[in-house]
Amino acid sequence: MEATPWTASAGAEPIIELKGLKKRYGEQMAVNGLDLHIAKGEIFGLLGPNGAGKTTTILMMLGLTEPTGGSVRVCGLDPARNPLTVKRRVGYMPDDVGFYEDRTALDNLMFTARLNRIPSAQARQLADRLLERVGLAEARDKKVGAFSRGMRQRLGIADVLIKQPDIVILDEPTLGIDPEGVRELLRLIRELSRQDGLTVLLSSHHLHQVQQICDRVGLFVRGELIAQGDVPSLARQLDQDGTVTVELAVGGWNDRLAETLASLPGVKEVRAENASEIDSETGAADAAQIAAPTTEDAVDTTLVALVCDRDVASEASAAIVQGGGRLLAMKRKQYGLDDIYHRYFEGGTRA
Ligand SMILES: Nc1ncnc2c1ncn2[C@@H]1O[C@H](COP(=O)(O)OP(=O)(O)OP(=O)(O)O)[C@@H](O)[C@H]1O
Repeated sequence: MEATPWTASAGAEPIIELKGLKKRYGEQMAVNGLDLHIAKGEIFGLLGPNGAGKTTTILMMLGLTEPTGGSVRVCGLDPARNPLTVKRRVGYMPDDVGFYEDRTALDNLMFTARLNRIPSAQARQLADRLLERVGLAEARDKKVGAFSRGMRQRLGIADVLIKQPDIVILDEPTLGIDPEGVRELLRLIRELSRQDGLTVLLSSHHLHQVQQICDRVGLFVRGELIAQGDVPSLARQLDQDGTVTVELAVGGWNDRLAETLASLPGVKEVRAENASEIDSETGAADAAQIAAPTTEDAVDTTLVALVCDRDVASEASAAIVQGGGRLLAMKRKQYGLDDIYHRYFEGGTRA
C-alpha cells in the first residue's frame, strides 16, 4: 500500500511538517525518509511495533535529538535551532509521568508553571481551571503519591497543558487505566482538540482506542511510514485487494458446519471463536454482545469469520441452516485498525 497523500484539512498550514526526515544510529536507520504533515487541531495516531521509530521521530520534533537528514518544522520552527521556543509550544507526556510524590496535585502543577516562568497569580488560576477540567478539583490538595494510575494520567495532562501549548504529544496515555477511566481520558483528549484547537499526537498500541479518537493515523514500520490516512480510507484499501470477510454469529456450531463452510467455493479461511471468549478490547466484542447479550447465550454462540474472495453470505447462511445450525446474525465485515495493523505489521510486509 502506498502512503496516502495528506488530505486532512488540505490547504491549511501544517503545524507539524516533516520532509525526508532521517535519523541514523551507527549502522541503523531508526527513521528513514519520513514525510508527514499534521494540521492544527488534528488528533494523529502514531502506530507501529516496538523499535519502529516513533520515539525517535518524537524526539526530533521536540529538538531533543538532531536529524541526520531532511527537515522538521514544528509551529513553523526548526526544533534543533529553536529548542526552547519549541519546548514552550509542545507539551510531551511520557508513558510514565514523574511527579513529586509527597507534594499535592496543585503543588506539582505550580512547580511546572514556575519552570515555565508563568507568573504565580496566573499559574494559580490556570492550575485550578485545569484541575477542574481533568476532573481532579476535589483531589487538588491530596498528595500525588496516593493517586491512582488514572488520576496520575489526568494530572499529567493538566501538567502538559499548564504552559498552554499548541501541540501535545501523549505516549500511551491510557496504559494501566480501568475502562471507565479510559473513556473519560479519551473524551477529554477529543474535547481538547475540538473545543480548544489543540493538536494531539498519540502514540499507542491500543488500536481500538486510537481508532475511536484519531482523525488520522500513521503506520510506522522499520523507520518508514508505510501508510497514513483516516481509518475508513485505509480500510477501503484493504477491501480493494478483493478479500471480503463475512461475519456470522451461529448457535449450535460444530466441526461439520466448519467443514461445510470451508468447502464453499470462494471461501479461503474459516475462523471460529466462542462469543464468551471475545476480548472486550476489540471491535468483535460489540458483535458478540449484540448476538449473545447474556452469558448463557454467549456460551452457545460462536462468532465465525469467513475470509473469501467474494461475498458468500447467501450460500453460507443456507449451508448453516441446512446443517442444523442457528444463524443469529450476519454482516460483511467493516475493516478496522486491528485488521490494518495485522496485515501490515504482523505480516511484516509493505504491500
Ligand atoms: N539512542 C539510541 N542509540 C542507538 N539506537 C537507538 C537509540 N534510540 C533508538 N535506537 C534504535 O532505533 C530504532 C527505533 O527506536 P524507537 O525507540 O524510535 O522506536 P519506537 O517505535 O519508539 O519503539 P517503542 O514502541 O518500543 O517505543 C530501534 O531499533 C532502536 O533500537
